Amino acid sequence: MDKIIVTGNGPLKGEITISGAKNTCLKLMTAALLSDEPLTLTNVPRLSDIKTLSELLESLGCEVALLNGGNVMVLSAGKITNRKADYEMVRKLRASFNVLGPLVAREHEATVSLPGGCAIGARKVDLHLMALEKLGATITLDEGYVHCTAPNGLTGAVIEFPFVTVGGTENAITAATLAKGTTVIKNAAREPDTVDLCKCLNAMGAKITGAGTSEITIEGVDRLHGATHEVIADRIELGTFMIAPAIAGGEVELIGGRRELVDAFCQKLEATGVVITDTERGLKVTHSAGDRLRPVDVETEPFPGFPTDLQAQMMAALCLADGTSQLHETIFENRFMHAPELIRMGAQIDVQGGHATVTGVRKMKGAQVMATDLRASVSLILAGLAAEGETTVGRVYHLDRGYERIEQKLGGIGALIKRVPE
Ligand SMILES: CC(=O)N[C@H]1[C@@H](OP(=O)(O)OP(=O)(O)OC[C@H]2O[C@@H](n3ccc(=O)[nH]c3=O)[C@H](O)[C@@H]2O)O[C@H](CO)[C@@H](O)[C@@H]1O
Ligand SMILES: C=C(OP(=O)(O)O)C(=O)O
Repeated sequence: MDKIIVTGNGPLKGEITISGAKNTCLKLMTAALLSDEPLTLTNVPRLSDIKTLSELLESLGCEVALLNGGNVMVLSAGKITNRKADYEMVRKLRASFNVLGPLVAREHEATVSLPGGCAIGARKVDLHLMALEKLGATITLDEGYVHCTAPNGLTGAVIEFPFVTVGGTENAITAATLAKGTTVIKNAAREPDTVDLCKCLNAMGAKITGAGTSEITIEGVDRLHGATHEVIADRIELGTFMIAPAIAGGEVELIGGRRELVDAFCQKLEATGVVITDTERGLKVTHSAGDRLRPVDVETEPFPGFPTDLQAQMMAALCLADGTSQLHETIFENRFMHAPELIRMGAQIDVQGGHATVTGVRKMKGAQVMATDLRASVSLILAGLAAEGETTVGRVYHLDRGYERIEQKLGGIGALIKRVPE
């Protein structure tokens, strides 16, 4: 297994082009199961999660062709040949559970293994199942698999989520596109990923209104057709690379970045003293390496709040702030796995349940570290950019799930970063 070695190297300068969003693209891929005509996705990121989901879709009978070096994906689900999503594939990523809605909607039957994904909490699927039951599906659980049937098809219903679930909202939306009648989803996710999914489904002939608000209405249609859709920019990759000049100093332009994708995050970053400007091509982040960041308190929330997927990266920056910051993780109960590793690099962090108190230090020192999830891993790379000496990050497969060519992207702005075989 490869390792990544980062050597603190002073201010960063240059530009990074933001890739298509992993979490959006994965859900868009599952939408291809809803139609017997091809769905073409452009701006597809080259990531191991995308490859894993492609394999799962292929196992269901969907042909997946990559064009233009992998940046364009054509998914053709002319015929679904298998209605069972196997544990071996589903366990690797959470988003694979989102084949359930489209399969039940189109085939009236599906068996899907309970999912995997980052080990950041219990991550139940009860709300996904509640939504499908509301649409008339019958669900049984057996040997780690969810078996879902709706012999006469799904029927529109009112689905009210007790709290926001992104994946649950998206499974409900895809299922409802082919249901008989109208579905209203209350307390729906407002994430840009969900909005982009609805945009793609509408291009395929679905009738969805209200995306981006907490009430989404779906009028069921008889069939969906093919479409071509461009995946939106990855707001989490954007936020991650915005932290690089914040933590190490410098000036970096994020091409394709837009403030409205990460507004709550931008506000917190600006409160630390970092300057963010809109440019014609994206966002520019400027920070003087000599100035210490100001501490700031952060609470994660569903969109449009501060994203949980940027909490670890923000913590890495706040480890060097001039004072004490409080971080409150409200979405996942086990999402401070990066804290012990940052402490190995000299950070001062006290974690109590969902709260972390971060007391800034002047300097961190490189160390051998590893992380158990994607964003935790990247937070260690960011810390390494500002640390003295060499930081070696193990378990690189986590990074490869969600960051395309991270060494080239960070190397392109002057970071000393390399991948070495273990
Ligand atoms: C592939 C993908 O898109 N992953 C993202 C998605 O994950 P994911 O869709 O899994 O996250 P959810 O929004 O569903 O989870 C929010 C909270 O609800 C809980 N919950 C969820 C569903 C359910 O049936 N029951 C239940 O209790 C979860 O354990 C969690 O505590 O949104 C998260 C929140 O923005 C992001 O961190 C993930 O990167
Ligand atoms: C938590 C994440 O992914 P997943 O939901 O696939 O575990 C993530 O992208 O940060």
